[in-house]
Amino acid sequence: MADETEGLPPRSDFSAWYNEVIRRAEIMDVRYPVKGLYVWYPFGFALRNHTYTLLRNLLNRDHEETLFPLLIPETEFMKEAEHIKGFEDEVYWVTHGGLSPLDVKLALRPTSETAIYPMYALWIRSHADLPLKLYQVVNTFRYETKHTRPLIRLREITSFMESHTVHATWDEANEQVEYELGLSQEFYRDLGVPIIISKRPDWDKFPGADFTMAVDAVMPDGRTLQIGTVHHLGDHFSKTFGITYEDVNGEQQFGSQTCYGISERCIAAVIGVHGDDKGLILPATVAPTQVVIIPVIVGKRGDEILAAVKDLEKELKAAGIRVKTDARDMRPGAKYYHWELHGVPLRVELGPRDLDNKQLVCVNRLGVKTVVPRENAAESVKRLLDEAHDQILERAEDHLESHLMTATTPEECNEKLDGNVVVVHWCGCRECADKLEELTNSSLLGTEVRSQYVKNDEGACIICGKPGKAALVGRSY
Ligand SMILES: Nc1ncnc2c1ncn2[C@@H]1O[C@H](COS(=O)(=O)NC(=O)[C@@H](N)CS)[C@@H](O)[C@H]1O
Ligand SMILES: [Zn+2]
Repeated sequence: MADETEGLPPRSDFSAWYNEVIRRAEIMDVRYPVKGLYVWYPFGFALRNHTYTLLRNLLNRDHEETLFPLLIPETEFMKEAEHIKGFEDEVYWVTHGGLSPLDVKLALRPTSETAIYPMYALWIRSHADLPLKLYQVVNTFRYETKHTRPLIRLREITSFMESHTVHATWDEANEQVEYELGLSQEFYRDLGVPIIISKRPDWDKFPGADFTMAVDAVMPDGRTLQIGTVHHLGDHFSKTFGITYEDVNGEQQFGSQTCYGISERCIAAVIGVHGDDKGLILPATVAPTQVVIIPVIVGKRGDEILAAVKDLEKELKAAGIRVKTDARDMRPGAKYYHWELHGVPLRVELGPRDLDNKQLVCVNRLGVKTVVPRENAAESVKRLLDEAHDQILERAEDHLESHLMTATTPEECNEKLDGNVVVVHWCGCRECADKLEELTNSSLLGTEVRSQYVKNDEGACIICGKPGKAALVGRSY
């Protein structure tokens, strides 16, 4: 589908690199004739499916999956005042069925609170029905006016995982917020993506929520990407939609709720955080192809080599490894280029010498070469895939650590924000935040910062000097 000759832009020119690698590694085709809507290539879709299988396996520990309708009647959508304010300029509306105008116009879900909660009100009667923890993976629609970009800022979010839970008390809902932050940590560790969790400032929380905890990744250009959010909704929505339950004393109580969202931005993070100048670097956990076998055909032993490669492929497949053989008649170097571009975690070369020495030459996507015995190949390959994962995670952690700075003055903050995220002290008042954002062309991302590289200490507010707490400042996508 894409020509393989010319190289990619250097990853230091991240925006150009990202757009080119999305095309050349066959993730998405951006030529669809509607702004903000893109088409999955099969390879990209396989990466998406492995990623969401990982996510579902984590969610299924304490949620059940379901599926709600796409269309939301205006009557329901307009019920939660704050929610509407937050989404009114982003909602797509359906106004006609064929030629006839609809008596009630229908919103294409931008997120599904107002589709789900009227049904929750019908389903939940007693404390015995709680906690209720459901999620769905659906497409949602947001009329984004900022610069749209594949996987990062879409108008049709094709892979929107949204979890909606109901609990008997505010504290139990708060425990669920912590649980889902833990789930995010596990999910992103499995993707090798280091994250920073923080509490968004009030003016940035989800419309209708008590508070929002956000999960941010730092991309190679130092800009942050919000790759997940957990919202404590308190009883705002349960009061609006009448989600009540009879407690043990026979009293009617309003439910306490959370919602939790992850979109295909998680894949943008894998592509951005791990890639290099040669293309994608995919964690073996989600790589569509984990191992590619390259027969090195020299001299007259071609048939023998190909037979040996076939056996090896069969053995690795039988061990559950996603393996391909590339026996195309082309230079090995061109083959290496193709599979490196597609981020394949491990390449196995097998030539006449390896046959005679009963060995395999394995090179992982970071270029680490290991010779292993042919026998117990599956076991050796699995170990090398695990080691490759540890290496890409360490590489990503090092990047995050080296791009996290501190600053005590707006000038210093402004300087360091170029390519980095900065931790400052902030007194918590809006004026100081606005001033800092204006002086440094950045966003105050959050407080109560959770990262092994950030000290949640106190200090003088970077603007007014009053006692302040650690706060994350960054330029984000
Ligand atoms: N236009 C967009 N394109 C891609 N991903 C997006 C877009 N808008 C939001 N997201 C992602 O979707 C996540 C959840 O969106 S949200 O608005 O923060 N939260 C909700 O909608 C809640 N109802 C959680 S289900 C965000 O954290 C962000 O990672
Ligand atoms: Zn201040």
